Amino acid sequence: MEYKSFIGGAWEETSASTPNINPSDTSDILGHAAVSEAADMDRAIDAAHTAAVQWAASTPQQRFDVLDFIANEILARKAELGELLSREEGKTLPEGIGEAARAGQIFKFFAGETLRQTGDHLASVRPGIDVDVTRSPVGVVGLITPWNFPIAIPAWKIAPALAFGNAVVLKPAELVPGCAHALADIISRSGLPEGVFNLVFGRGSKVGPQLIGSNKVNAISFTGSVPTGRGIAAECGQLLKKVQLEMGGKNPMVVLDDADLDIAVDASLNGAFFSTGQRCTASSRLVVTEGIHDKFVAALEEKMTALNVGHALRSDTQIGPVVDANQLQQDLDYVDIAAKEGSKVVGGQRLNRDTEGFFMAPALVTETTNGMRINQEEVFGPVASVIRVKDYDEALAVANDTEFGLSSGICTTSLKHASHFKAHAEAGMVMVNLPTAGVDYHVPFGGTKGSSFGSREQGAYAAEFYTTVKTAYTLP
Ligand SMILES: NC(=O)C1=CN([C@@H]2O[C@H](COP(=O)(O)OP(=O)(O)OC[C@H]3O[C@@H](n4cnc5c(N)ncnc54)[C@H](OP(=O)(O)O)[C@@H]3O)[C@@H](O)[C@H]2O)C=CC1
Ligand SMILES: O=C(O)CCC(=O)C(=O)O
Repeated sequence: MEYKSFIGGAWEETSASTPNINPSDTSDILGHAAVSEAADMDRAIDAAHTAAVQWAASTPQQRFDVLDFIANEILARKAELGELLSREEGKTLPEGIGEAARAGQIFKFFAGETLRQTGDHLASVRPGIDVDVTRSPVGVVGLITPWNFPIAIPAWKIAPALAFGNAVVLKPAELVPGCAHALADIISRSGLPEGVFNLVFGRGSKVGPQLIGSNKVNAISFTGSVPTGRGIAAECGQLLKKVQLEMGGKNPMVVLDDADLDIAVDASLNGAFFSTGQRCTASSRLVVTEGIHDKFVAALEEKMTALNVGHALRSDTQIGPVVDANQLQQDLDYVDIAAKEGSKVVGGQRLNRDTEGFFMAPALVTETTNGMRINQEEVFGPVASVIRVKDYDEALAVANDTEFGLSSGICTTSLKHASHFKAHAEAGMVMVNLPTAGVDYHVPFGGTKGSSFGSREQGAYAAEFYTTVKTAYTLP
């Protein structure tokens, strides 16, 4: 399979290409992706810039029809797209199909949003004057997406961008071209005018600066690592360009003495290790009060070591491979760092399976303190650590003692503590008796502190980023 860039309504090859390697089996090459250069990105930006005017003038019905078409096709093909996703990224097949379905539901949601756009008509404070407050498209939006949710994250940026009348240039992560290509193929048949949606493959460091720096691009939405995000924010700040960033997390799951042990263990197991821990919402710090600590650690350790790690497409696999060799090395290095910091580690070793893949046993790190590197830096793999605390007050303080603020969880049967935690956890999302990861598609997503920047993604709140507000005064 050749994954071509899609520029101005045409599929474009390049002389160079990069292989799409299955992390469960490195002998399985899914295809080759175009390696576009800065000049290709310029042409995509020009195409979007030209097409933006036409799409901004489209009716809600036209926008609905396009988004509904995309949604229906994704949902009808969720099994096939889910398999593609699992093959290129390494999520288990149920996780891959679930993510594909989520992408379809996101397009459904924003198809509905095209028909629900509102404005205000009000009286001026001055006599005889009317005031209208409406939302206009931003123009051309550049979307830069990571590898860990190869179809859902592009979907939750593309769908609102189109729903609110913007033209798009998507730059997906190099590791996962298959899902981006499949999505672009569906979009290319949706009735969207040429040039409104463009896909450019190529190294982020090569084509990214072009996208961010262009004066024809009005806004950038990015999900990925903290250093890349900070660089993009600095550049957009210089250019006074609208920017939205979703980056890392070091998400705490607080477990109190009064928690239901089964719920706490299952929520932690899911939040920490499912999707191989490669979620910015992963529960990487388990903050546990001393009365339940030993029981909790023993039960979690037992369930974690029983998890079946293997090829993402095997029906008995519960944890797929790590995405690539670099990420695997990073995960193993952090297990090493944790051990050298004096904590106790169970699991965390490289595993061999029938196929050559990036398999790693999930790791539980205990006897840690919150100041250790393992509790302050994002690992982005199947590694969680346990921090023992005295009581709820200390648990809350430890939970908040991080530069990140994406998702924060608590397992408790106490309404008082749950309510207090919801109010005082320094995070954009709070979960009670639920994993910190795994969110709904129709409500806002995003964090506080170093995790996010700009307005929220997803749900009706996405309008804030993908529109600009206009206030018009009329003397009739
Ligand atoms: N918050 C999250 O959801 C995610 C966090 N991460 C974290 O980041 C670490 C590294 O992962 P990585 O994939 O390298 O993350 P990056 O932040 O480098 O990549 C995310 C996206 O940004 C692009 N990019 C890279 N450099 C630039 C640039 N200078 N200008 C514009 N775009 C750029 C990448 O393209 P390309 O792929 O071509 O380099 C990719 O599309 C992980 O270990 C994890 O800790 C990673 C993924 C998601
Ligand atoms: O937890 C989720 O459902 C979403 C996580 C996510 O968006 C991410 O890891 O980038």
